[in-house]
Amino acid sequence: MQQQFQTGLVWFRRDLRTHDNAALNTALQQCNQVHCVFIFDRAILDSLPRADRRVAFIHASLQELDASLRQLSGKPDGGLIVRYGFATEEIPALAAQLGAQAVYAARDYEPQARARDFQVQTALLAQQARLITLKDHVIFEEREVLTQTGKPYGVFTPYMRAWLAKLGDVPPRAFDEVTPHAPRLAERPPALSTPLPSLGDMGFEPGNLPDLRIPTGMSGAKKLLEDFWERMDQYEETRNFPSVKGPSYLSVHLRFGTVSIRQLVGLALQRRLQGSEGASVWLSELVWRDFYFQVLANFPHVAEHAFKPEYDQIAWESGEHAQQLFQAWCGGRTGYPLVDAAMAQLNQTGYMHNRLRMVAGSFLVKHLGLDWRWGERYFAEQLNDFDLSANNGGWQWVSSSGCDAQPYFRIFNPINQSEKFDAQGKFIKRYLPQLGALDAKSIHAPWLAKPLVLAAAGVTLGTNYPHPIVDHAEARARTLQRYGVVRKTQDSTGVEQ
Ligand SMILES: Cc1cc2nc3c(=O)[nH]c(=O)nc-3n(C[C@H](O)[C@H](O)[C@H](O)COP(=O)(O)OP(=O)(O)OC[C@H]3O[C@@H](n4cnc5c(N)ncnc54)[C@H](O)[C@@H]3O)c2cc1C
Repeated sequence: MQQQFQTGLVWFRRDLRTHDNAALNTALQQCNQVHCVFIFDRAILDSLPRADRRVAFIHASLQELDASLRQLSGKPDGGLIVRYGFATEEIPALAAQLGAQAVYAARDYEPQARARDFQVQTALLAQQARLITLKDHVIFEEREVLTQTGKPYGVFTPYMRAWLAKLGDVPPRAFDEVTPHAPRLAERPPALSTPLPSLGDMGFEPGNLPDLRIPTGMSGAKKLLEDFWERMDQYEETRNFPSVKGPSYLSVHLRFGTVSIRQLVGLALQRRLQGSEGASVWLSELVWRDFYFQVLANFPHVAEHAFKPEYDQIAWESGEHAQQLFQAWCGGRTGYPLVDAAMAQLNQTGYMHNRLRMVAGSFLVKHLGLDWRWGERYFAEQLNDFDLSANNGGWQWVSSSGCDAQPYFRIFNPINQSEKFDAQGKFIKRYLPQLGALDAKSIHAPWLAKPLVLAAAGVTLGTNYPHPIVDHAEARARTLQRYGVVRKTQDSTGVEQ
């Protein structure tokens, strides 16, 4: 069969795998020879701290991707071209150098990525080449699931119903095995046949990723998936308890595409059809992921503003005291053990359990009265799985300003949440060892414990654990007042509820 292009270039971004990969697969179908590249994009990297777990995760995952491409190509100098520079310059330059007529990439829905891709596309067109982007990160993108009147959904449940109906009972089709076309993977020209730059070459340190033993790359995702497969049926009963191994921990792999969303949905669907409630609930979490992707794609203003415009009128705390409250929250020094343990988990590991993301997020907004965007930014810096759409969706959910968000008058009580979801304080003790000797009754609100109990447990408030920085009842009353500006306004977004 006549190929469409002589030479193609696959630009890996957040799809770091060789199986079920839309860009790689399509390029191998359409081109006689295919080169592969990953750019460590300085437009993203330059502003990151030098010890960033995500950069280390990508770096480790690229080694496996490179090895897999080499093996598939069967050529000694096959493999991944890796560059450190600005993608907007590197990709057109590389396409010209390799004589590529087409560059293939997985579609990215984030506003900055879209702007970058537009720039690359324009530069490629000027040199008679094309940028071909393909759906890969989601099952249904942008405007594929719409209401009956052709609008994007603003409420999750009807969205999920429509999403499931569109999928039907057939698992999403994976892209064909690349092996038959793999000989089209080209050798790297000598000038580009350089080894993967080290983290140090790019001015980065591995941070504590190696200590955390987070499995990286395609093999890491496979390992986590196999482990979760055994537990999937219990997901519903276990997922809310941070001290229990309930969720899949696959989010960082979904973020960087070391696992395929089609594969995960297919597996969950298969198990759901066999009657597994756990698989059904887990599948709905994957649908939340698609939901927030389509929210960001269809309502890009959410990246900067409240989804519901009237929520931008809320007057958040500001000034020095607000900064102090924020620093205490970031550092896990609020005096509310569950919140502090959650922040310690985030700061130490880059992961935070979903229940705790809701509790800690709600605390920032509805107890400290701080702008949700401050919390969103902090999570974006810290989370290994940071994803603009899910993070923004989560923060707009806790602040009540988003699509299908928690109503503003629902304010999580951090003590009740702690008693309910970490009853014995196991999770708290893991991250706040100074509270390790407190009993299950006192650990959720140590300031309410008798002085003798605290003394016996070696806890001195104000010394080895902080006093609470706000009072729950007062904070609640202030929040209801603060949200008064939105109380009577209608939903003005125009989306169907
Ligand atoms: C304030 C806040 C911020 C968040 N920020 C992010 C983020 O930056 N990146 C991120 O991937 N998730 C984010 N989430 C969603 C959720 O907390 C994480 O996806 C989940 O904790 C990841 O752990 P897991 O892979 O073990 O999840 P599992 O429970 O095993 O779920 C499987 C997958 O489903 C998806 N998922 C689950 N819950 C959600 C959700 N509420 N919204 C969207 N997708 C979901 C994720 O891709 C996840 O990996 C946020 C939630 C909140 C409340």
